[in-house]
Amino acid sequence: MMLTALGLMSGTSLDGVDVALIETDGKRVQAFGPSGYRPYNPAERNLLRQALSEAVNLAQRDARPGILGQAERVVTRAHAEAVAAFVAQNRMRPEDIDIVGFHGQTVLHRPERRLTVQIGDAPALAKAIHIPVMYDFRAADVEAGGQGAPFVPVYHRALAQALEREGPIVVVNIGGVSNITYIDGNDTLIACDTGPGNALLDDFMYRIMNQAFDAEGKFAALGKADEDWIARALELPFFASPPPKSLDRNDFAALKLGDVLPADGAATLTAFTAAAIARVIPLLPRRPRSWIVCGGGARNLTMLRMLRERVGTATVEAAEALGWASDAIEAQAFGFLAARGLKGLPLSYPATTGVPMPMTGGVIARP
Ligand SMILES: Nc1ncnc2c1ncn2[C@@H]1O[C@H](COP(=O)(O)OP(=O)(O)OP(=O)(O)O)[C@@H](O)[C@H]1O
Ligand SMILES: CC(=O)N[C@H]1[C@@H]2OC[C@@H](O2)[C@@H](O)[C@@H]1O[C@H](C)C(=O)O
Repeated sequence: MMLTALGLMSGTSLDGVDVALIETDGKRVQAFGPSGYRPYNPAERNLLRQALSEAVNLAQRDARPGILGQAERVVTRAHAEAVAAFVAQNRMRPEDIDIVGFHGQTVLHRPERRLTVQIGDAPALAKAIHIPVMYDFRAADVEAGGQGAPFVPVYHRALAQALEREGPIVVVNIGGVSNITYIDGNDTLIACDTGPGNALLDDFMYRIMNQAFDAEGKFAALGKADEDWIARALELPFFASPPPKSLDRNDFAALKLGDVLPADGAATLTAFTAAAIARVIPLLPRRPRSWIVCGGGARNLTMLRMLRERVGTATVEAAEALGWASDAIEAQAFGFLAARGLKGLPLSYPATTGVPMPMTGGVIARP
């Protein structure tokens, strides 16, 4: 049975709420619907940055001490506003939507402690938008000993299968954190986080240039990457460990560039993201033939060039070139995951998060 699913994603870049509608039975996508975006304003973004700093001390998934309670209310309200605007702009009614997939905002990810925390009050959201909401997608996975991320691979596979392209294909999400999905035919699906996405570069641009990000990678294109710095950074144990593996947004925040020219710093951080993605190649069964890049980083032309320089003869394409809605893919994925959760289908697998067996998940809040 086909469902009209509305996915909501607020990711580690802390830029805003992505909204995307899909028609799906949880196995294939019958139709892509419209998408939307509700940016966080500077005050909201600063609050979320503080929330990530305070969350490092959390021990329980549902604890909201200090400003985490306020941050959760802001995240919930922003998602309710995003849905209300989307429904109005697309002349829909709440009853037109069967299920909302609500990721929430990750403030802490410590799978080794079987803890991952996404703030967002799903019962309050369901009441505000008058639509059933599925949430807490990652909890069951980490409680079972999985990495709890990445969760989009099952959606990347659905998209890639429709391409009818010879594998191995890698779909790369370059968000705040980067993650890959390796797809080779119908039976091989491997995934992991690879390293920083845009987070280090965004934080650098904000601190040094008072800009939210390096638009199209123009600033980094003026600089020269410090390959020795990148080689040293890639010696961190994470990069040699095989999939499955996952990261928190600020796991590499301790890496310091030192005294560099701003453009060289931007070039180095952009190249570090590209090099960390390419570092996964020897950890995969076969060398990928094509890389499809999605997430906000796919708009960074310097990032795409630097990735091309590091993946040999494989092709590197922005997802838009395939007609995919790059910015909306993660939101679409959580609509897809909500449909799968409703049907008890697996959301994660041993080869994507390291869970002992394929696992479903998600909790429903009704209006
Ligand atoms: N025009 C652009 N040029 C370069 N980079 C861009 C552009 N637009 C967005 N970005 C980058 O993309 C980021 C947002 O990407 P995205 O929304 O995929 O991240 P996210 O979903 O929050 O992260 P994650 O996937 O880790 O949860 C921005 O923070 C910025 O770094
Ligand atoms: C814990 C968490 O929110 N992880 C995010 C983060 O952002 C990108 C990467 O790390 C990915 O593993 C994951 O999000 C995407 C949506 C995922 O689960 O596939």
